[in-house]
Amino acid sequence: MEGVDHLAHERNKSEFDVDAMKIVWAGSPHAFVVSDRISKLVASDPGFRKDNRSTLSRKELFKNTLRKAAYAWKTIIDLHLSEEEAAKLRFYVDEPAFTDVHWGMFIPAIKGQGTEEQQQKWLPLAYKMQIIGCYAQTELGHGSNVQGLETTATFDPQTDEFIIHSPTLTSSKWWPGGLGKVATHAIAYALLIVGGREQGVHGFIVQLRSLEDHSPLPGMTVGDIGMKFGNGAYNAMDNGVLRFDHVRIPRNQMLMRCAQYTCLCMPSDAKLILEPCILIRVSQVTCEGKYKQSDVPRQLVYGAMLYVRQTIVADASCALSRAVCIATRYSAVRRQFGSQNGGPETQVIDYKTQQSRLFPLLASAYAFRFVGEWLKWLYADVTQRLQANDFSTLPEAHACTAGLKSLTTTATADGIEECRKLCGGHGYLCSSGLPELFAVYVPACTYEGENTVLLLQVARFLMKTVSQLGSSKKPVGTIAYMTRVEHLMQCRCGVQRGFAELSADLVEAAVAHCQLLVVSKFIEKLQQEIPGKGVKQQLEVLCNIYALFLLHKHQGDFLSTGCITPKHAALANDELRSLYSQVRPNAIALVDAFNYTDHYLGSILGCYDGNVYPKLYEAAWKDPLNESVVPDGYHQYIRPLLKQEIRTARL
Ligand SMILES: CCC/C=C/C(=O)SCCNC(=O)CCNC(=O)[C@H](O)C(C)(C)COP(=O)([O-])OP(=O)([O-])OC[C@H]1O[C@@H](n2cnc3c(N)ncnc32)[C@H](O)[C@@H]1OP(=O)([O-])[O-]
Ligand SMILES: Cc1cc2nc3c(=O)[nH]c(=O)nc-3n(C[C@H](O)[C@H](O)[C@H](O)COP(=O)(O)OP(=O)(O)OC[C@H]3O[C@@H](n4cnc5c(N)ncnc54)[C@H](O)[C@@H]3O)c2cc1C
Repeated sequence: MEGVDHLAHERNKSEFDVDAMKIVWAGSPHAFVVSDRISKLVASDPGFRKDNRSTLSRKELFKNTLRKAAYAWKTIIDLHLSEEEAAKLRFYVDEPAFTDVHWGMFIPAIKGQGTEEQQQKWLPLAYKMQIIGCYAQTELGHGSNVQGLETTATFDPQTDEFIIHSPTLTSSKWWPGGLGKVATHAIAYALLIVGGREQGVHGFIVQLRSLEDHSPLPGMTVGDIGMKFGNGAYNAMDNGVLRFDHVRIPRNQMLMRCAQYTCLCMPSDAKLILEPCILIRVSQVTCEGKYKQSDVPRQLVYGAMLYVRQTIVADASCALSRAVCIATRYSAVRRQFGSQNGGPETQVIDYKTQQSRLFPLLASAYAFRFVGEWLKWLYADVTQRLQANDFSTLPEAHACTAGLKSLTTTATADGIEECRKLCGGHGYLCSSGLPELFAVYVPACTYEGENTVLLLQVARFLMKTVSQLGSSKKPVGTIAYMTRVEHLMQCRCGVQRGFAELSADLVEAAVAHCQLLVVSKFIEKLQQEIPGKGVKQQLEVLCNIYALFLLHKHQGDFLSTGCITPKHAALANDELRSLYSQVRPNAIALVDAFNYTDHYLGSILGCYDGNVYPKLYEAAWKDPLNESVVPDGYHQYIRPLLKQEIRTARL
């Protein structure tokens, strides 16, 4: 029935103020208002339609993405949207595109690593999209090992230029988004060579294509790297390949300021303002061909990755909550078995097995939201300290961003797939939105640092901390708890031995550390004042589910290390079941609090009114395969089979 809210009875059951929860989810009343307005604007504009995406060929999809990006830009200009509103608009347009890397990496890299002069020259052009940039770090032969990059940038003092060159096939830049067909410029990372000496990897601004006719400039071989996982999805993005053949760029196109330490200022209304504010010079090449390096830690050149990883954690809660919203609404609509006296069958959300798979994911979505908020704060804090030449918290910030990026993206990718299974067969349909969401999301486990490689960084940080236990250097911040873990003192002497040999176990330790971070930040959130009837109580239930679910999942580890007894494990399990019952009446309201439009969800199974079956039925008939009753190919391939004429048919 059109116009009827099939989930109204579920919404009536809820025991808390959903509007207040929407504000908690958004982060502030201001953030909610902006997000709500922009999401509705996008949803109501046919120019941003996306329901036909999975039926387009790659070329059609790509061209459609270009059209949408241009249309989004026109909308931003016409409506005079602020930077914050424009970012929200791109988010709700919900299509991987070159603009993600232009705004998310190219501009921040210049802001963070460019000198004042470089910023003055390049940023106005980039902000007006008169140039379009990409971030060209990864190569065919090396991604994780940044120090292993082979592209060279050799300084020529005669002409005051760098010569950018790809000496081998494996040095071809490979993967950068937007590079394949769109970007006019790149931040290219290359091994700096000055006076015959290698000086480590640095970033350079390189023009790739003509601003007149878009043809590649002399010395550039550039193209798309080909189809990626999932039919539509991430194929809207032109990930590219690039080779340099002795390309010359002026000396002033080497990024010579510090890394990407952009200050995140959060005034009282919690409006996020991005301001570049650190002016440390990490290294410099003079016109005489002298390489100068300051005494600040060289790790500052990794700042871009620190910044982007922090944003990826915030994005994880968006992707997971979206999948959970679809699976929860559909689980309340779907009925199987259990009909009594001809009454309706049981809603699948009432099965304890469904709850035990779904509700921990719901709790995770909220948990990742709050740890993402905290990580933003941590990043702002480290940038402020760097301003005062205090580098002491940089290793902790690196461990937190790397570890939480790894933990949240792995859990989100797995969670989306679990949500697909929770929707049974219909979850496999593209119209459920889940296959595309998974295909678009899953590379987050690889880009911006492969997840295991990042966990090894966390493990290294933890082992370094353990090795210092008992010394005058006391662990503080997120590792302060380590002084309280007695047996760590005993293993202190052994930690320097066999890191590589024990790395698989150390990665598990790193995951446990990151889980502890997520749980503790959820608990800290609950210690704040949270307005709205019943809101805090609901969050307490979710926090307990998150923590106890982890304890239940890893009870073998907890039992074998004597941290809990079998009785504790059984109690935790009982408590978990009781918590699921408490969430049940509030489940639909808890996903409504994400405030997603049907357009953004892009899922018939997750539509707000729960009117799933008529919509699925209608959508099936719109599939291009149903345009004709008898399919193309019938006369050539089906009829000869049926008529036993296969031997004489021309196939
Ligand atoms: C929309 C999608 C767009 C996608 C875009 C992309 O994917 S773009 C491409 C994205 N690509 C990637 O993400 C590539 C992933 N790879 C990497 O990030 C690095 O190669 C590495 C961290 C794995 C190794 O680094 P390394 O070869 O230098 O070796 P090392 O391990 O010996 O570390 C030396 C020291 O530096 C420290 N430190 C390290 N990082 C940071 C940091 N960010 N901050 C602060 N500190 C950091 C580390 O703790 C250590 O400190 P210690 O112990 O000496 O005090
Ligand atoms: C969709 C997508 C978009 C991307 N966009 C960009 C972009 O815009 N710009 C850009 O520069 N790059 C981009 N990348 C590249 C991305 O950053 C790299 O793929 C990523 O950093 C992983 O590096 P790799 O491919 O070299 O993986 P590898 O390092 O080759 O990983 C392969 C396997 O080796 C393991 N491994 C590697 N090193 C170690 C170690 N030390 N110890 C134990 N195990 C190890 C890993 O765990 C993994 O299992 C993108 C990638 C994807 C998929």
